[in-house]
Amino acid sequence: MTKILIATKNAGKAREYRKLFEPKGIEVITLKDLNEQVEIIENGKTFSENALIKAQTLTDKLNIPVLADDSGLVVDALNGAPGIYSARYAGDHDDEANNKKLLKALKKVPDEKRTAHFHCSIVATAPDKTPLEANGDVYGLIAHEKHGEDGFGYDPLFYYPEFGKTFGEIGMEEKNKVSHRAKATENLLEKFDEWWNE
Ligand SMILES: O=c1nc[nH]c2c1ncn2[C@H]1C[C@H](O)[C@@H](COP(=O)(O)OP(=O)(O)OP(=O)(O)O)O1
Ligand SMILES: [Mg+2]
Repeated sequence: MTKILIATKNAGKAREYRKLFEPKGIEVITLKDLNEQVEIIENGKTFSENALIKAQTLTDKLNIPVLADDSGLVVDALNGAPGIYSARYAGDHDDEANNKKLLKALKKVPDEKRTAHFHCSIVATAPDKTPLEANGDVYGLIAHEKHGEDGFGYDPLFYYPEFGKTFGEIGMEEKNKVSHRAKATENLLEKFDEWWNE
């Protein structure tokens, strides 16, 4: 069975990748499954730069193929914030505080101007290979309060018009049909075999 190391400490992402790769016969392991701690400094200026930094750092250190994702929420009324700073918008990886801060920032913004999208950049790296990149987006609106307990991060605030619900209310199966991460993964897998065998 093929194994992929996903360079993430985020349990929500890890869960989604397991579900996305499982049907393809690919086993997902994450940083938590490693004995070693590798320090990664995410100082890129774009999602794809950060994904590349995460993946390449681990490939260089461990000499194995790695897949990393950098993702976040891009809110139009906030000129793209929180963007690449999504994880540390209000505090270090504090979803609750991040959601509160977002609601506050959008307090006076009317429905039609609450447009936003999630973006996901995935980069795969392997020893002596040119990195492979794929991207995905999903478009929606920021709700006025949290709805639902499913998912992670900003999911309870991300209203997806096609479903008439937030990502916090739809469960992983449904989310994995439409999410930025699912789209980026699909796009990556279309190119993956050729890259892997080149
Ligand atoms: O599907 C999603 N549903 C809700 N929120 C999401 C999603 N996808 C990304 N997000 C938010 C969460 C976090 O605030 C930030 C990711 O930041 P990002 O640096 O990529 O991940 P992270 O620091 O949590 O883990 P790691 O860098 O170890 O992969 O965007
Ligand atoms: Mg991060």
